[in-house]
Amino acid sequence: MADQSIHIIGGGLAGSEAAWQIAQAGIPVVLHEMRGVRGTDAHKTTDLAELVCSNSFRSDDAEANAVGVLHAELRLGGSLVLKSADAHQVPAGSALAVDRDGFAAAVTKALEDHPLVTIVREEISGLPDESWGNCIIATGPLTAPGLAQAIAEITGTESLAFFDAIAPIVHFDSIDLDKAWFQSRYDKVGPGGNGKDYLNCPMDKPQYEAFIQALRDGEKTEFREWEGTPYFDGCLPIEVMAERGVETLRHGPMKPMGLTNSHQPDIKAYAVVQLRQDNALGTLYNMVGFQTKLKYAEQVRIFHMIPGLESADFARLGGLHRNTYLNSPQVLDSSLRLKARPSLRFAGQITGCEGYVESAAVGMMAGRFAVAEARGAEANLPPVTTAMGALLNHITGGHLSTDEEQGKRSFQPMNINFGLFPPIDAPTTEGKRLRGKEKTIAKRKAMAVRALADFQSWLKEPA
Ligand SMILES: Cc1cc2nc3c(=O)[nH]c(=O)nc-3n(C[C@H](O)[C@H](O)[C@H](O)COP(=O)(O)OP(=O)(O)OC[C@H]3O[C@@H](n4cnc5c(N)ncnc54)[C@H](O)[C@@H]3O)c2cc1C
Repeated sequence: MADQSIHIIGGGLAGSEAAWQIAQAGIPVVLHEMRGVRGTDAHKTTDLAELVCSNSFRSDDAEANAVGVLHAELRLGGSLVLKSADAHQVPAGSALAVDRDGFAAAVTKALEDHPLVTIVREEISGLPDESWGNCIIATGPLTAPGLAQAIAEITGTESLAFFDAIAPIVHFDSIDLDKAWFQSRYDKVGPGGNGKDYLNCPMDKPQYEAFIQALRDGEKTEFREWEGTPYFDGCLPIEVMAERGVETLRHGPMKPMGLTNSHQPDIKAYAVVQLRQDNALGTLYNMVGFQTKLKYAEQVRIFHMIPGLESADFARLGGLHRNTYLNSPQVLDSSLRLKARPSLRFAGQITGCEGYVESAAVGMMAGRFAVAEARGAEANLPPVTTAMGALLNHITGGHLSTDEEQGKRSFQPMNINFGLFPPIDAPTTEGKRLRGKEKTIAKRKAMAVRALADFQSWLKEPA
C-alpha cells in the first residue's frame, strides 16, 4: 500500500511549519532533517527551526509594517513558529525578537511530541522516488550539494547556488518625480515598452564626486568565511567599482548617455542613477546595477544623497551572499508544485522568499496545500490582498499570464513588503485628501486591514 504520510525534506523554519500544519490537520508527516548527521556552514545546533543569524522576526506592528501583517496572519493560521516565538520573546521595542535557543527548542519539542510527526535525521541526497507520494522540499538557502544538484538537473538550471547580488528596491511613491524623470536610454522602445521604461535621477559633478567618496568611505559588511564563491565582473558591488576609479561608475551603471532631463532639458547630467520597474503593479523600482555589500544603515544614508531619492523608502536593501533558490515563476505552479514533477512541492527560502517569517509563511501555505491534495481537493490559494497571497503571487508569478513572460522575468528573492500588495485608494479624512507621508501611512494601514479581513475569510474556507 502506498505511503499515506507526507514527507518533508528540511526541518528549518519552513519545513517545521509545514510539518505542524499537516499534522494538526490529522495527516501523518515524516520530517527528514540532516543536521545531526551533516551540518551546514551557518547552522550551529541540531535543533529544528534554528535561526542562523539575527534573533529578530522584525516588526510586529500589524498596522504599519508588512511583516507585522504576516505575523498576524501566521498567528491566525495557528503557526507553530509564531506561537514558539511569542512564548520566547525578548524585549526589542516594536520588533518580535526571540531567545533563539528557547525558540528552536520549543519548535523541536512540539514536533517531537506530536503523535503524527516522525523525525528522521538523515541527508536526502537526491530527489525522492515516487513511493514517497507527495513531498515538500524545504531545504533552504544552504541545501546540501547532492540534493541541490538533483534539483538543478530537473529544473534545467546549471547551478542553483551562486552569489546573490541584490540591488536595493525602492517604493515608487517615495521617489521625487520633480527631480527624477521617465526615459529609456536613447528613447529605445523595447517589447511592451514606450521609450519611458526607466526612472532617471540626475547628478551634477560635485554631487557625483561626493557620492563616490561616500561609497568609498561607507562601512561594508564583511564576507563570511564560508562564502567562498567568486563574484563576476558583471555584478561587482558599486563600492568595489567606486574603489577602482572615480570615473568607473560614470562609465558603468551611472553613465549619463542617451538621457535628457525632462525637468531641465538644457542641463546635461554628469551622471545618472537609473531605476527599473520591478513588479507588474508598478509600485516597486529597483536601482539598476546597484548591487552592494555596504551596511544597511550606510546604504540608506548614501542613497539618500541621490537627487530624487532623498526620501526614498526602501522595500529591500542591497546585499551579496550565497543563496540557493529556484526561478520559481518559471518552474513552480501556483500552489508551489514543480511543473516538471507535481508530486514535489517546494517551501521556504528555496522558493525565492527571503527571511525567517516569509519562509515560515511559505511553509504554512505549502503544508495547507499538501493537506488539500491529500484529501483529493484543489489547493485553495490565499487571496493576493493578504500578505501570504501577495508573497505567493511574487514567488509563483501569478500575475504574469504566460510561461514566456514568467521565463523572461528576472526573479529576485524578496522580503514581504507593501509594494507586493495590490494598490488601494488612500482614505480621506473629513473629505480632505491626504498627502505625502500621511497618505502612505493611511494607505498601508488600509492594506493591512484589508489583508487581515481577507485572510480570516480565507481560513474559513475548506483547506
Ligand atoms: C548566513 C545566513 C544568514 C541569514 N540571516 C538571516 C537573518 O538575520 N534574518 C532572516 O530573517 N533571515 C536570514 N537568513 C535567511 C534564513 O536562513 C532564511 O530566511 C530561513 O532560515 C529559511 O528558512 P528555510 O526553512 O527555507 O531554510 P532553513 O531554515 O535553512 O532550513 C533548511 C533545513 O534543511 C536542512 N537540509 C538542507 N539540505 C538537506 C538535505 N539534503 N537533506 C535533509 N535536510 C537538509 C538544513 O539542515 C536546514 O535545517 C540568513 C541566511 C543565511 C544563509
